[in-house]
Amino acid sequence: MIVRSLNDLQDMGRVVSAEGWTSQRLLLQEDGMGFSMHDTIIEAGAVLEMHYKNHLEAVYCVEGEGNVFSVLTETNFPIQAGTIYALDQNDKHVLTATKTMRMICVFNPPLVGPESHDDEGAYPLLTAATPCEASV
Ligand SMILES: CC(=O)NCC[C@H](N)C(=O)O
Repeated sequence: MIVRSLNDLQDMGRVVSAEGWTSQRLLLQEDGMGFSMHDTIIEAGAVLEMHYKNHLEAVYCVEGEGNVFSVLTETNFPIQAGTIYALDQNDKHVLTATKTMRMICVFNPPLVGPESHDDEGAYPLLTAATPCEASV
């Protein structure tokens, strides 16, 4: 069984930030669950253009308010505590936080750890180096 809390993550190198967001990565690939799970803060006023081409992501809002815009269908969806959105088509989207949002994010395949957005708003598909690969 794995038991950990947000307080453990900084020392583990599992807190990743960029402009407008901080991702606290509770579960990663090395934990062996088949998904990663993050407690992510989106700052009020943030407008994030994202396109997770290599991952499926589900995002459950537990605090705050904002909206998510589907670029493909040109549709806006209001997001508040209790709302989930699932990017089941690797949907290109824009997330806007009108009040600071706290989101529980789940990625399949799981993130390895340091991933941050590239210039297309995607995360690279990383694989953790095995001890054998790491020593080559
Ligand atoms: C909601 C969202 O996708 N925010 C960007 C950060 C990302 N989800 C993460 O936690 O790595």
